[in-house]
Amino acid sequence: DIHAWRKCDSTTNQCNPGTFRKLSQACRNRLVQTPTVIMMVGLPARGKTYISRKLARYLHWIGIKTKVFNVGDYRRDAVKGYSGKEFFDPDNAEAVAIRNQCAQSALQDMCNFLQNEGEVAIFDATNTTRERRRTIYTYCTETCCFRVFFVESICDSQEVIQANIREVKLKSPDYKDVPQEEAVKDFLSRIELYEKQYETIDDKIEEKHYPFIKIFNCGERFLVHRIGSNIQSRVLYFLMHIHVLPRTIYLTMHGESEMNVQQRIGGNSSLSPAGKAYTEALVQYITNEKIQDLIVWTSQMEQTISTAANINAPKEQWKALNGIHAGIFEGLTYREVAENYSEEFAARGRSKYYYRYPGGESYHDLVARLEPVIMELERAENLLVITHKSVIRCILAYFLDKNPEQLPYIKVPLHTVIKLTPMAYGCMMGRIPLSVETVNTYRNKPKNC
Ligand SMILES: O=c1[nH]cnc2c1c(-c1ccccc1)cn2-c1ccc(Br)cc1
Ligand SMILES: O=P(O)(O)OC[C@H]1O[C@](O)(CO)[C@@H](O)[C@@H]1O
Repeated sequence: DIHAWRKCDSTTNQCNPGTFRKLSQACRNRLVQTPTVIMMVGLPARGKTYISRKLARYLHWIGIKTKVFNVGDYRRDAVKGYSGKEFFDPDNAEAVAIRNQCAQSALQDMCNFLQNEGEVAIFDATNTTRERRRTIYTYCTETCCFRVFFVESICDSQEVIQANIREVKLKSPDYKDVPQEEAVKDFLSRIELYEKQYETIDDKIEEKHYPFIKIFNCGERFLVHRIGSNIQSRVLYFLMHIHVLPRTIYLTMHGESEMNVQQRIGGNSSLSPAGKAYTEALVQYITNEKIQDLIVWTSQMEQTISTAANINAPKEQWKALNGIHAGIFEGLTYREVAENYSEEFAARGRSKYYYRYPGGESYHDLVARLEPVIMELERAENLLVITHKSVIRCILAYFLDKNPEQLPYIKVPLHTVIKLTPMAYGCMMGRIPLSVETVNTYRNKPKNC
């Protein structure tokens, strides 16, 4: 019975044997891999969708099946063409009914997702009243046997709210073809309608049972309450690393190495003449970019350290940035592997993300050892990462939300700088090939004029 379930300490998942026996079959099946619902809470323009989508991308990258359910999207589907802030007036009975219906549909889809293949679902809505939170919490924990925790974003910095409205809301379908200042005015009055009803999570009353994280002003301060499960603490740890400061991440492979020239796999290698030329071209490019407080990260392989040597910036070496280890194939050419280990080569071709070299690594292993790098990458500001093709693929998959089938085939050409600029809900990417065979294209002024 459900109340027995409630006696389980929902954070540590411990039940005494008596309680376990009384659990409904549904709960018992779920006890081990209990799906998690992350419920967002907050007024409009508090970064709920920003957090939801960034969090989903991180969880997806570490291999957790995650999906965001944004109630605003359901409303936009239900109500063709937004007619203005009146829609959000609590006294507008018809609109309230439509909004509740949209929340119900999103909740239903979310439960279906978690009952089938999903592991984590993020319910991206304002959820600004105790009543709404109680309804959803009870339904998810008692009817569906999911574990729920809340992430409330509280922000009174007008500067950040204005930035959010400018960057995201004005581009929303709600304000297509609407003059800018009219859209801002409408959105600000929309926020006011929510403010009238807003009840922040209150651990003095029944909500003291809820596990929650309160985020103040973009992560300046956190209040954490009854956070216990592994996924909850990993989400907290991630949220404590992200920031919204504008910055640029430059990624590039090391210069062409002697092993590249010989088509040999893996390992430490010195740079070829062309690779040395690339190093000079990279110094030029980085100097011209005039990047503020740049930091350079390399792997512990010679080819990346040499490529970074002449760049005028602090350098850090990471073992975790070393290229994929090819085990017994280290130092062999692709041809030797294809000829002498054709079965292995074929196996790798069939499932390149999960295939692990004998005595070596898979891309799946690489993602696991790169997780701390990604965490520090989120915390960092302007950064140049000089690493290997396999590692760049994993980092790009994180920023561009690529899946395991696509990751091992992402194009990473030599002698090319990849410029990543995080934007509101995603990341802009530019590829800048530095022409290494730098023939002098400057033509002297012709004598006869
Ligand atoms: O607007 C906001 N208000 C309040 N908190 C915000 C935003 C945004 C944001 C930034 C740019 C575009 C869209 C949303 C991000 N965070 C945020 C929240 C928690 C953490 Br931990 C880090 C950032
Ligand atoms: O996964 P792929 O496509 O074989 O690329 C990874 C390989 O690329 C290289 O960095 C250069 O060929 C090798 O050292 C590494 O094994």
